[in-house]
Amino acid sequence: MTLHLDDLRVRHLGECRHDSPLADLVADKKTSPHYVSEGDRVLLDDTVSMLDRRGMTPDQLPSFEAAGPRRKIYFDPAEVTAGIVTCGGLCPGLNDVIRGLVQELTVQYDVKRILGFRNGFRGLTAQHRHDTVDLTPDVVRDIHNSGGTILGSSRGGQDADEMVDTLVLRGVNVLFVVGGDGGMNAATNLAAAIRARGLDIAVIGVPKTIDNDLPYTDQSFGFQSAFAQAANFISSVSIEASASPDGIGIVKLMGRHSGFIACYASLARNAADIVLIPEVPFRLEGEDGLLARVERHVRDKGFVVIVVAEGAGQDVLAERGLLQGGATDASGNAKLGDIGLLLRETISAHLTEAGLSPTVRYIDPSYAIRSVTANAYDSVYCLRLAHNAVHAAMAGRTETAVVRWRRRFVHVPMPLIISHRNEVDPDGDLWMSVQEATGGLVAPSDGRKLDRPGIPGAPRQRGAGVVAG
Ligand SMILES: Nc1ncnc2c1ncn2[C@@H]1O[C@H](COP(=O)(O)OP(=O)(O)OP(=O)(O)O)[C@@H](O)[C@H]1O
Ligand SMILES: O=P(O)(O)OC[C@H]1O[C@](O)(CO)[C@@H](O)[C@@H]1O
Ligand SMILES: [Mg+2]
Repeated sequence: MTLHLDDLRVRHLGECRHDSPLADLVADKKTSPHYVSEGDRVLLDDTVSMLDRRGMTPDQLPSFEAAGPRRKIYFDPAEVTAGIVTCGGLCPGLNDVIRGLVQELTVQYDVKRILGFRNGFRGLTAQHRHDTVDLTPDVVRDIHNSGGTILGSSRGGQDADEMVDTLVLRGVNVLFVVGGDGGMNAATNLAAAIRARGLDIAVIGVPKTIDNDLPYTDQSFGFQSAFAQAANFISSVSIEASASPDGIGIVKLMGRHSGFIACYASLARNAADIVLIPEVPFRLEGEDGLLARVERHVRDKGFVVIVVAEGAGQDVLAERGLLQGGATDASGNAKLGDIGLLLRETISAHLTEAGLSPTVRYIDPSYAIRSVTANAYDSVYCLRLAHNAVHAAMAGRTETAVVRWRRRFVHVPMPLIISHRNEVDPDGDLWMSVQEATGGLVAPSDGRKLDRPGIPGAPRQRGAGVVAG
């Protein structure tokens, strides 16, 4: 999809006429390598060739509105009641975002009323709309010291008009939605229903998901904390597998359709021999299949470490009739087949048949990687996202997600953030790093062209070159 400048403009509720309490802070700030001034924009593209291909003048180039405090704001803080809702799967940093929103609204903008809706959008239905949490700096003071979200979360569908009724009945005119692709879809529907009713309510999204499956953001918050936790399990399995003859270490990690956690966690420990992700198909059988490569690894190295994203190999499961075709969770997300179980069973059987004595060590940390607190990096990231979400709302932006793009905080139109899923590009540099780290791209010494490997991690055979991984 070719993006034009207008596709990247966010909606404004109206003219900003109120003096911002932060006006003095930004009065004479100019754009620099460390600041983007109000009214300036951040380019979508960041290479000469990409800019060149557009053949446009600078002011025509697709770019995002800069986030940050404004000199003038749309809402009178004395008339603002803010609402916060967290939805979908847990993610490290949710409480950091809530805490940052409450602090910034209260301390910098002197907003007096902030409602926390409980258990995701379920909390905005008629049945639950009055069961809210009054959020103050005291209430949120220490919440970032525990994982999860003090508001609770949920999955499942809710009616946009019923939820807008809740906002009207509770007097909420600024709503912060902290959610993934589903949450951003819901926020888009909410903003549309608000617009259709001509209501003056801002909806600001803070994109969230450990899967990092949202586009137009450098990385989603909590992703770093989640893959750091996942890396610990890879270390454990690597130690276990290397201590056993014919050791088979397998770690299955979260990542429904995007394999970022598996890639980054594998690179973080650099201990994986084979990494399987949803974006790169593989075969089990055959000379070039996974089973043959595992056998070669075990024969060459004595053990093998396999990192598999839970969404990998769903086609292999389907071929074996092991998928609950069409099954979904309450939000409509596909229910996955257990690729970890299939790997354990087929690898054990194959190696036994090949005369080896496999010792399988299998870890599925599952929820343990997303229920942790944010690490220092994500804590800062969450706080700054929260600050910028408040600036955006007070400036009357709506149907807008606040993200970091090319290390700048910017406003992304909600329809863009849900336009497609962010996935690992099999031709991209991240997957190339995984192939390099698992010995999948050792250049063949005889000058043969490397096939594009489906499975990195072919045993390294120095000198003789290697069949692409
Ligand atoms: N397609 C959709 N349209 C409107 N609302 C949706 C849609 N999908 C999900 N929602 C709403 O968003 C909420 C969260 O969605 P979901 O459970 O898919 O998690 P998510 O926000 O994608 O987060 P994560 O991907 O991190 O689990 C749902 O409870 C539902 O209220
Ligand atoms: O929280 P649930 O419903 O078990 O869903 C788990 C899914 O949520 C995520 O953590 C985020 O979408 C995925 O990585 C995982 O597949
Ligand atoms: Mg999602």
